Amino acid sequence: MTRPDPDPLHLLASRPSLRMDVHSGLLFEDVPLQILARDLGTPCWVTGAGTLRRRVRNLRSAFEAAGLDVGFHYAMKANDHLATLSVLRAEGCGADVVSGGELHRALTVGIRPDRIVFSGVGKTDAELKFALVQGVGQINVESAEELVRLSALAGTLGATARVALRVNPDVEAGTHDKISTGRAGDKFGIAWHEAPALYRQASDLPNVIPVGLAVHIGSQILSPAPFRAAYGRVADMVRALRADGLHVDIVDCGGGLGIRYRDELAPPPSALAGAIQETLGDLDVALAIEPGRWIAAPAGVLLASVIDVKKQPDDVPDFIVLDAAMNDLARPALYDSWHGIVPLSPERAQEDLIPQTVVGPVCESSDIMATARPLPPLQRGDVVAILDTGAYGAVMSSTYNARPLAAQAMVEHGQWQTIKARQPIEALWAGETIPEWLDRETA
Ligand SMILES: Cc1ncc(COP(=O)(O)O)c(C=O)c1O
Ligand SMILES: N[C@@H](CCCC[NH3+])C(=O)O
Repeated sequence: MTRPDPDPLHLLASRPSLRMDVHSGLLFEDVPLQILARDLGTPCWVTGAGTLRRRVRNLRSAFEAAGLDVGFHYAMKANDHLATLSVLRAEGCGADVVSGGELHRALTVGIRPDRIVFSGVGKTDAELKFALVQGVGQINVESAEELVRLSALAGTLGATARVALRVNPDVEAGTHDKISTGRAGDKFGIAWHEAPALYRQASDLPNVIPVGLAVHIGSQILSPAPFRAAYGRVADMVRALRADGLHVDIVDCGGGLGIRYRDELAPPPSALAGAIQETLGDLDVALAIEPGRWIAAPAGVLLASVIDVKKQPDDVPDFIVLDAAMNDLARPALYDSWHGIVPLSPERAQEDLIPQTVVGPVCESSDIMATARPLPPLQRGDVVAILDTGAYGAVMSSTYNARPLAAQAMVEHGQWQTIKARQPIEALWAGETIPEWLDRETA
């Protein structure tokens, strides 16, 4: 049986940063989104700084209530805009980075190197050297080969790398196949049975100090059970390593906590804190988490205008063609993910709902934002907000179909500012060169 779609206005009830005002329409942190659509144009991403702050504080309170002192390394792959990072740095977050580029961004906003963890299944020599020179606090090694390479690179620089082994606990996260990372066949992490010997090898190698274990089993996880299973296995490994005389001082618990996009029963942060407390709480290790989506997703909306309403026969939903597409928000096309869609106009929001299929203009059949979605009858020129797009939204945009990257704004307490101008069209071919011999041919 298919699940009924929640009413667009009903979605607002559980999203305190969004409110429908009878005069100004949809407000995000008290900024009328219609003003942003008018002044910046669409498509346009909007990030709520207050929402980012509130969510970090909620997460922190849950861990404090569980009696846990946990370091927060924000997984900046979710949303790496400098403004987002600045807010989160001010809230006391370090960063989990997956590339030299992300490391550069984190340093640019002043996140201290010792508060940065470098994870990732393929770190180049150049990226590792950059991390070592910058004094990154922890490098999560994902293979025996990487460990040996890192030891040698650190040697050439006269540096010492603090290393955690990212282990693959072979746990089913119960999430979408394409965002599961902790099953034995996944490319991530060190195979479970190889990890103890590798930890021993790390303690014998020069220029690296093994400080602990890291685990991350996937994203948008909607039950505490997989977390408990993974952390329980990691706790067993910590005990076994210590029994072998090895030092394990840190457990990095990764990210993955899911959110409610539609009607999911997402576990509250207290459930994650509880899973960590139960499994790792008595180990006397420094604990850290790497939340991305949970912090950033509800702190963002994507504004899009209706270009056309493509009428269909009576029993078929009309196509609502937006000016935002899969090149802007890739999640629906990639993972069939569901995002709330709310019209900005207060009048439109009051109308009766009829099923409509919301699509983008990109030349791909998968460019569908919502299928047969109950929405007020949308008309050309209407603007909608696509909800919960603050994580894995703008960061995953491309310029496919020669569509410039959308503008971005940040809101807080009724004020707003542009944080990224719409990409100028010429920027799409900046850096491209036509070979000279082609020029001669056309002369
Ligand atoms: C190593 C690591 N840590 C943290 C995260 C953040 O995950 P999420 O956004 O689901 O919290 C990811 C992404 O899945 C990751 O690969
Ligand atoms: N990009 C995915 C999440 C991947 C997390 C990184 N391993 C999403 O949009 O849900």
